[in-house]
Amino acid sequence: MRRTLTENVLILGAGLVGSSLGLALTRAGYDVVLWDIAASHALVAAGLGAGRVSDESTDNPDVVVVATPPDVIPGLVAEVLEKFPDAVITDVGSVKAPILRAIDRLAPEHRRYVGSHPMAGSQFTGPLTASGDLFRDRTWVVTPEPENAPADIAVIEKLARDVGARVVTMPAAEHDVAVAQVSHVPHLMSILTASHLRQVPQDNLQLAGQGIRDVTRIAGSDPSMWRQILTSNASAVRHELLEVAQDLAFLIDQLERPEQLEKFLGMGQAGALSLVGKHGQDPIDVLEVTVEIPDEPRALARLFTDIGEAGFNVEDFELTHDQIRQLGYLSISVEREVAEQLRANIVERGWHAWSGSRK
Ligand SMILES: NC(=O)C1=CN([C@@H]2O[C@H](COP(=O)(O)OP(=O)(O)OC[C@H]3O[C@@H](n4cnc5c(N)ncnc54)[C@H](O)[C@@H]3O)[C@@H](O)[C@H]2O)C=CC1
Ligand SMILES: O=C(O)C(=O)Cc1ccc(O)cc1
Repeated sequence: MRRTLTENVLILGAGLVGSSLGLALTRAGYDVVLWDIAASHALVAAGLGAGRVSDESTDNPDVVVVATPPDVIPGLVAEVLEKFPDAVITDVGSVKAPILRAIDRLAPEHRRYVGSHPMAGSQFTGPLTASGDLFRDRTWVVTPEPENAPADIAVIEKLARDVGARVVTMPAAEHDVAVAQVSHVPHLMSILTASHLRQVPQDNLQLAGQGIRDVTRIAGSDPSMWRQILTSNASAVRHELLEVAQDLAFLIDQLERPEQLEKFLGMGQAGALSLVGKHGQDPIDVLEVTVEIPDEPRALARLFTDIGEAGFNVEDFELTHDQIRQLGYLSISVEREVAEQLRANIVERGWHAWSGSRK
């Protein structure tokens, strides 16, 4: 008989994601036990406050979360399905359909397994890089199957919400297509940019600014982990990459055609804006409030103070400079409904400001 209060969680794999989950669940009042094939990882995670180290003989979890590299997830899920006949099992693997198919082969009776995937992480590995805030305001995808009991799905959804995540439910195959588009191909674009730096002489690398650091951050991720993710989602990733290859060929052709090039750059800007919403929410409908910054000492600092005091949630901002009139402009993106209030507030404080849609 399943317990109604699911408070004992066993986490297999105390790396970045497993330890972060341990920290967040412990903080939410769960009793967390950790196990890792590298005993030191479980010890370090426990030391950080992510739970207790499992002694295996006394484990009696209500929920098991498998947080290991993808290739070993199916075997571990099959093992714990058998070992803990009352527990609900989930995993955090970055692909879902191939894991489900492998579990199907290893443990045909797997209705207590509910797949999931937190869309939160980093380029780092191991428990020392964990954070109890990793899942806050991030999407956690749950990929139930028709044979899952609704109560078991609810257990996993509650666990995700208890660590601050927003749950999105979708079939495993749809999940895999979506992550090819928003995670796996972007990862490869970062890899392409970063690996191209190998040809750049050391002297030239000194000129690198924040842009290239932003674009290459995730290229620093563990190659072995990403080999596992990408090979198991190869067909969806290939489909997206072929589209990118067409765009790249087009771009090479248009480099000296200013109008076509600007159109293409505009498509990039539109793509970036489609992500402006917070993680996992619909993109926010934003308007820009543009404020003129006079050429006076500390004008920008005063403006930021006034915006801060006005108390509006700024989604984004951009600073531009008019060389001829010696004026600066700060364009602040805010939700459409509050744009006029912000403009009026700023004007009241003595600034010239107007609002409008982003070009
Ligand atoms: N890194 C990221 O940003 C994200 C990763 N994921 C998924 O989370 C899972 C874990 O990834 P990370 O925590 O980033 O990796 P990690 O390398 O930080 O941690 C993996 C842990 O699993 C342990 N492990 C390996 N084989 C094991 C086995 N047979 N039994 C028990 N423990 C074992 C390792 O010793 C290590 O501590 C992967 O499946 C990945 O696809 C999901 C969301 C984000
Ligand atoms: O570092 C980042 O920004 C990530 O997006 C990390 C990440 C890596 C793998 C996943 O399956 C999900 C998230």
